Amino acid sequence: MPPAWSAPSRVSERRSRPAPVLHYAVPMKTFEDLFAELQDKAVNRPAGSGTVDELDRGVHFIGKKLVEEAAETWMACEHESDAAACEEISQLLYHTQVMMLAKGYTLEDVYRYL
Ligand SMILES: N=c1c2ncn([C@@H]3O[C@H](COP(=O)(O)OP(=O)(O)OP(=O)(O)O)[C@@H](O)[C@H]3O)c2ncn1[C@@H]1O[C@H](COP(=O)(O)O)[C@@H](O)[C@H]1O
Repeated sequence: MPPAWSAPSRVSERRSRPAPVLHYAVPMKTFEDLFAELQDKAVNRPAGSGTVDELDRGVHFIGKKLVEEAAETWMACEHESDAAACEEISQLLYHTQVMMLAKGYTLEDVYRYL
């Protein structure tokens, strides 16, 4: 039996094949929800927040986390399960948002280039 999903090799295949089916057990947060949450953490600085800790460490530290998560995303997409790959992508998105906050960028500042 063929695998349920495998990465398409051509653009035409990519358009016609279904996305991987993943199962969700928890309520989902959107990119915008997370950014609003992190903006609030940056302003109110609650104790125990990893985001506050990363912001205090600065752009150089956050940049290294970003590169680390990018590499983990690549490896997971190439060698691990769809769920593992998506988890790494979520961490990459998180660290991207922390970098945006460290630099003082809004969602609109970035979206204008999409
Ligand atoms: N989505 C995330 C998120 N994704 C990744 N991370 C951080 O990124 C790290 C990535 O995990 P890895 O296993 O790859 O890293 P690791 O090398 O084992 O961990 P480290 O030793 O580098 O911390 C995690 O340890 C978290 O510190 C996140 N930290 C927080 N969030 C969300 O951000 C919001 C605010 O979080 P706090 O600021 O901590 O309250 C909450 O909704 C969280 O769910």
